[in-house]
Amino acid sequence: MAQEAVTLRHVTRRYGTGPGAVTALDEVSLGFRHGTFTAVMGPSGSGKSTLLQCAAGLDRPSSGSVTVGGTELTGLSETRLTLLRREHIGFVFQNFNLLPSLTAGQNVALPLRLAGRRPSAARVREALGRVGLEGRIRHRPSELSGGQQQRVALARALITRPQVLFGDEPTGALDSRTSRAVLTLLRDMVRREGRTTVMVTHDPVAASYADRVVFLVDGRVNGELAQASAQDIAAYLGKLEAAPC
Ligand SMILES: Nc1ncnc2c1ncn2[C@@H]1O[C@H](COP(=O)(O)OP(=O)(O)OP(=O)(O)O)[C@@H](O)[C@H]1O
Repeated sequence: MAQEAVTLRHVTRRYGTGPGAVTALDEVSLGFRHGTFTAVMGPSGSGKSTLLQCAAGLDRPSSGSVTVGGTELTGLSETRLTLLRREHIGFVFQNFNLLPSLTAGQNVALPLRLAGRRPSAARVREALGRVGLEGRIRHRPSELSGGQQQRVALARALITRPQVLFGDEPTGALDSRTSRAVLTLLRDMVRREGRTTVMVTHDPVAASYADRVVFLVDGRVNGELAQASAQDIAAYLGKLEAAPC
């Protein structure tokens, strides 16, 4: 098996044409090894979300290639790409993206239902149990706190047992205590289940939960830190933000 769960090779993503064109990613080559937890950081507009979207097959690079679990995404039809995302990739977003009219259990079951499968109540309960919410299966999102909603979103992302979990600011809407609980859960899932996790964040404390922090500036990789403290990450980021363009 390849050592990397996700590999980007010379990925460029350009928006628009002519003088107003923006190069959001510029020849980015990066690998995410199986069973690792990576945070992606960088100044606003440096290309973090674009990187995540391209790596997760939600957006297509203008050039270069992305491989997930050994499958090259370039050239896959929309249908094949949707199937690959459904089977192998999980997402969590800042705003949770739960469907308000469905219960926690129904939200968690949704990815399998969309894939034409009928998950058993036991499987849904087990998924909610892994995030400490087994008692909340019948609650709707409006009856749950922000941290609980994000944990439901995590259970939903993990019910298909994806190879890779992507998070775009997954703790951005949570207070610091709730955020720590969700990050601990993410880190435990990487350690216990070997789930490869890639998370965009602005928060050095959140990034310190990762094994590795990759920094982007102007669409390019601009260094990385391993097993770094929040202080070291904040200092590195401060230097990047202070550097002249
Ligand atoms: N759909 C789009 N059309 C045009 N330009 C875009 C589009 N999406 C992103 N961009 C541009 O690409 C660049 C990178 O954007 P991206 O959202 O990836 O940055 P980011 O690092 O995630 O930013 P932030 O931290 O502010 O969320 C920015 O200059 C942005 O304006």
